[in-house]
Amino acid sequence: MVAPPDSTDDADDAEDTHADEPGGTGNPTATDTDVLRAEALHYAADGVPVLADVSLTLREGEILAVTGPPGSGKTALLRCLAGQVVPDSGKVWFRGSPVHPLGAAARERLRRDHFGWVGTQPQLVPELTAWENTALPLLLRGVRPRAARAAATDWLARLDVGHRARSRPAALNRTERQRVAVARALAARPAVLFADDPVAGLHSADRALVLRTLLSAARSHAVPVVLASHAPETATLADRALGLVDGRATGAPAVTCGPARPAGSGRAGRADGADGADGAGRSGGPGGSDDSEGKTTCSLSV
Ligand SMILES: Nc1ncnc2c1ncn2[C@@H]1O[C@H](COP(=O)(O)OP(=O)(O)OP(=O)(O)O)[C@@H](O)[C@H]1O
Repeated sequence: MVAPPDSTDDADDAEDTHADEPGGTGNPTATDTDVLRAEALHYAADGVPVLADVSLTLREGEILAVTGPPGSGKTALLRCLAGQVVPDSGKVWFRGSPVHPLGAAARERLRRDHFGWVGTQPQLVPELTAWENTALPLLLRGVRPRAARAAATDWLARLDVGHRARSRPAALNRTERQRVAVARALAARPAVLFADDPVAGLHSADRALVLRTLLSAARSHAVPVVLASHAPETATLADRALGLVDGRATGAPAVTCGPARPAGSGRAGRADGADGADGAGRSGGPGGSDDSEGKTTCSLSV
């Protein structure tokens, strides 16, 4: 169990915009099983409204899909949740501790120590080999080089790119680079993995495979995931889903193909908690078997 984020004030915490808000230092509604909670997020970029009144919860071990068309605000939402940007209003909690009042340095530590991120582009360091890229977050956390290398090598093997451990990114194909990026994000055993349309740029034959590999690796290690995708059917791989349109939550997205969930469990539940205590409809819990396998009855056309 990781510690909540360090809320120590930093001299460079110039973005401490919400620190004096009433109620900004506690969360009366978060539950023990919420790893993340967001309430009424509003965010505008360069005067353009991007998010409007978005709320959600992410529970321990859960896969939450955030789906919506291009420009609907998925990346902005993940960035607010991960502390990359501060919402204009609204609140975010990580394991019951407020993220929104934190300054830039504290949010940076939060991301380094507790969060993993996989973007649409792999964003590997070109001068480093695959294993060195994968070991990087561990080294930044102070893990000894030998242990970091062992963990990196192990995770590359789990992501089926162990044979490329000594290759630099330029020698890898796109799918291999993205697998390395996934290994890098998971090797540090993040408390939350943010995956921002991680397979959008891949060849169609590789998309479902890489996505399933990512999700099954996360599930088998009980890493909760916020998975953004422009493909509504991605929700069939998740426990719950949130649809976004023009920065507003629409509840669980319409999925045109049937999710292979236990009979009567319905489709992915709503992410704002409106479906009750557990809208997940999943058959396994955190740390359980790879229950992502076999859940989907449609092919992903992401
Ligand atoms: N820095 C910015 N300045 C101006 N507009 C922005 C900025 N960042 C995002 N936007 C706008 O906010 C909206 C949401 O962007 P965002 O990238 O979050 O959407 P998205 O759903 O992730 O899209 P995509 O699927 O194409 O990645 C878009 O209309 C985008 O143009």
